[in-house]
Amino acid sequence: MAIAINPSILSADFGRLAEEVQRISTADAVHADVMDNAFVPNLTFGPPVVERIVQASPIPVDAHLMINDADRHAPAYADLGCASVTFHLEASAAPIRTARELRRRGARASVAIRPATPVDGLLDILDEFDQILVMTVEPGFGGQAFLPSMMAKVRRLRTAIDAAGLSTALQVDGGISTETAGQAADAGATVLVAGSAVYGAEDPAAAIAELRTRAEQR
Ligand SMILES: O=C(CO)[C@@H](O)[C@H](O)COP(=O)(O)O
Ligand SMILES: [Fe+2]
Repeated sequence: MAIAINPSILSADFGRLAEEVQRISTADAVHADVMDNAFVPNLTFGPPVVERIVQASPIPVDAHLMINDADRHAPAYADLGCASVTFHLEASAAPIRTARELRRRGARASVAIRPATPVDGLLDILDEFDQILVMTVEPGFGGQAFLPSMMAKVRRLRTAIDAAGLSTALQVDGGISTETAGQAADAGATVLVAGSAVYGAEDPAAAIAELRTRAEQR
């Protein structure tokens, strides 16, 4: 199966974002990590910077919102032109309403779960989403070690998505490298986010190709 590689610009040079997105033009989408210093203990950027990333990027923008009060803030990212908008289940009081609002505004609706959040709450509402993100590290920082224990959740979601005849993308984010890409794809992930493995490499395009090969070869 074709696997998408979405590099995270969290590991890019924030002083040269327009050039940094050009360096990953062979990827499937650019992953933009929005953090509010409340849902996670880190602060990155918000709508004005995401808007510039959308304008500068030659590939679609995959926004990952690690922010509180997702129901109020997520729809604005669809209006900015993000191809997909991921909000956290833990930060949403009305995930179905928010997902429908994202789709209504033209974005793919995506929901994420932290490592300690079980998949059970999502199993009966899978068709409301175009993508599910299983975090494979605690959200907040790049460069952390992959949590292999999360693969059980990916396998459960893969089984449920297939059983329902859906084409929901299954994304993993955190600690993805040439060492871990294969096991994530083997568990059923279809979209791999990689920050340090891509932007930490001398040649980001070669790193993207290598991740894709490892994932598709598993
Ligand atoms: O959402 C996050 C972190 O919270 C990620 O998107 C990271 O940016 C991934 O970085 P690596 O673990 O691949 O270095
Ligand atoms: Fe992310």
